[in-house]
Amino acid sequence: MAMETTETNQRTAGETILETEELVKKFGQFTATDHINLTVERGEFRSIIGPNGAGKTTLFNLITGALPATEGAVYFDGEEITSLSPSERVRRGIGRSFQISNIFGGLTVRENVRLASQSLDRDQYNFLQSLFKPTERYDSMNDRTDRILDRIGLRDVADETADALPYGDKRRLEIGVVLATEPDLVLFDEPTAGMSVEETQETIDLIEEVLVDQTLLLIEHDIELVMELSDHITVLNRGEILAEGTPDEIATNSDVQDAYLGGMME
Ligand SMILES: Nc1ncnc2c1ncn2[C@@H]1O[C@H](COP(=O)(O)OP(=O)(O)OP(=O)(O)O)[C@@H](O)[C@H]1O
Repeated sequence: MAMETTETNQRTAGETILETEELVKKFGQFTATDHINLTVERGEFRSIIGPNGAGKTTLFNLITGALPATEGAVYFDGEEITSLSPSERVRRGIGRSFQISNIFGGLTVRENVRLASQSLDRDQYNFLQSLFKPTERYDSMNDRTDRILDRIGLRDVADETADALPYGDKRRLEIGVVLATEPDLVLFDEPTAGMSVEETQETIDLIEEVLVDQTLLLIEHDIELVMELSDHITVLNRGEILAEGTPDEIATNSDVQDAYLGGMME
């Protein structure tokens, strides 16, 4: 995706989807994120890297609402969302894929996707209407579910239980569950942790293939992968933004070299 940077920039033409303003999270006396100003453009593939304890997951938790901010603000699609609940943020279009699986093993593939889809009723008017037209609502839910099953390539196994799927298909289903909430922005926290090289490549191919229209925010320790995929990279260190730029800019940034990458990029 890095090679498409120019195209992405033209497409987004500077439209900001996510912005954090002086975002601070303290745990007691300890400051985990320290006045973070992050701006992400629509359509971008942005990676967040940094040493252990740099504040990456905390930043994600502040964006999704899993943790309340101590200070500062979060804006999504031009509106402040700092005090909104996680579920309200999902309804606004922020999706998150967890390291811990978000699928229910005993349910079928279709049920998993439909359940996630049901949690979404962004349009109040349609929702009220649908109460009086339950069949219509059921049909549109089924259509939406089928579209997602097609996109993740699991339509043929829609009636199998999730537990029965091979590993790669489970990962596909997890992405389907995120897609079912119709996110504009998707956050991935180490989606390839613990995977073999092959599984990692499959997962990344899938993310790129299925989420081509979404803005992606990725926490990832595999630097090679980050360099290959990202339009832009933000480097966190001790809760602060140390550097931001394209993969090339980050690879040659001397502050990043000193604090984090060391000789890894040479
Ligand atoms: N709930 C919490 N209570 C106290 N301290 C916390 C809490 N959550 C995170 N921290 C601390 O905040 C700092 C940042 O943690 P965070 O998990 O955001 O880092 P990270 O960059 O995601 O690290 P890693 O790469 O190891 O996952 C760490 O020092 C961590 O111990």
